[in-house]
Amino acid sequence: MYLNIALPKGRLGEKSYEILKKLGYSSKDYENKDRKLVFINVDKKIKYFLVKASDVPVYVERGAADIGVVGKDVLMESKANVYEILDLGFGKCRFAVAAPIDFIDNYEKKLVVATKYINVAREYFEKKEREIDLIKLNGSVELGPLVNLSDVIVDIVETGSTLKANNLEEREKICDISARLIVNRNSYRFKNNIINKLIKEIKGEIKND
Ligand SMILES: Nc1ncnc2c1ncn2[C@@H]1O[C@H](COP(=O)(O)OP(=O)(O)OP(=O)(O)O)[C@@H](O)[C@H]1O
Ligand SMILES: O=P(O)(O)OC[C@H]1O[C@H](OP(=O)(O)OP(=O)(O)O)[C@H](O)[C@@H]1O
Repeated sequence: MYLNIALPKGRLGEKSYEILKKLGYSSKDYENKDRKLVFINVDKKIKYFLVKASDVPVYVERGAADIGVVGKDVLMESKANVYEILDLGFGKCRFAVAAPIDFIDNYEKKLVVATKYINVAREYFEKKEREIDLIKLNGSVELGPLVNLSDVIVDIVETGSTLKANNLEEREKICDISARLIVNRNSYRFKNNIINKLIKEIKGEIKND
């Protein structure tokens, strides 16, 4: 029985594959990947699917992949019904509310919030009981307040240099983010032994990192 793993394209995928390779789960196809999206290790009975980061929860929730690696940001936004099994400890950053340095929220009107993460933003401001007008963007979110599209943004902050370069400042931290291992609920039951073995091996590897 093969174990199907959804790896995100980009930074988290590279780091995840590095760990899996160290554990002996490499795939020659991955190293010369060209435009291919499926990579196999026949001996270890592993199949990798290379997917867009924001699609990892979809593949895992639907069972097309048994397990996957995804940023906590993407996982929170997706609300996917999967097991979040392990904090992998890399891809660290945080969700924050940021605003122009001179912005003062006087609570006189709805706060206009631009973000890629509308579910995360909605839930955060609902908890604070602050009414908002939510604007969904797909990138370059920091531009929003600079051109009066929004009052504030909800976005990922890592070093803070993007905020600084755009005269914005972090006002409120929402939560910490890092890469997570997620597992399909049925797979966890039916492929329990192989999944638990892999989790144990990954835990050992990230501890040594
Ligand atoms: N500074 C950062 N900016 C964005 N993501 C970061 C940062 N630091 C860590 N991450 C993590 O990396 C993930 C995104 O990785 P990457 O930027 O490679 O994906 P992407 O393919 O560009 O995503 P998308 O297609 O959504 O733009 C995020 O989901 C987050 O968990
Ligand atoms: O705090 P920093 O270290 O500056 O990192 C944070 C920036 O990185 C991400 O953008 P990304 O490069 O993924 O582009 P995006 O605008 O398309 O989301 C994020 O959306 C911030 O803009």
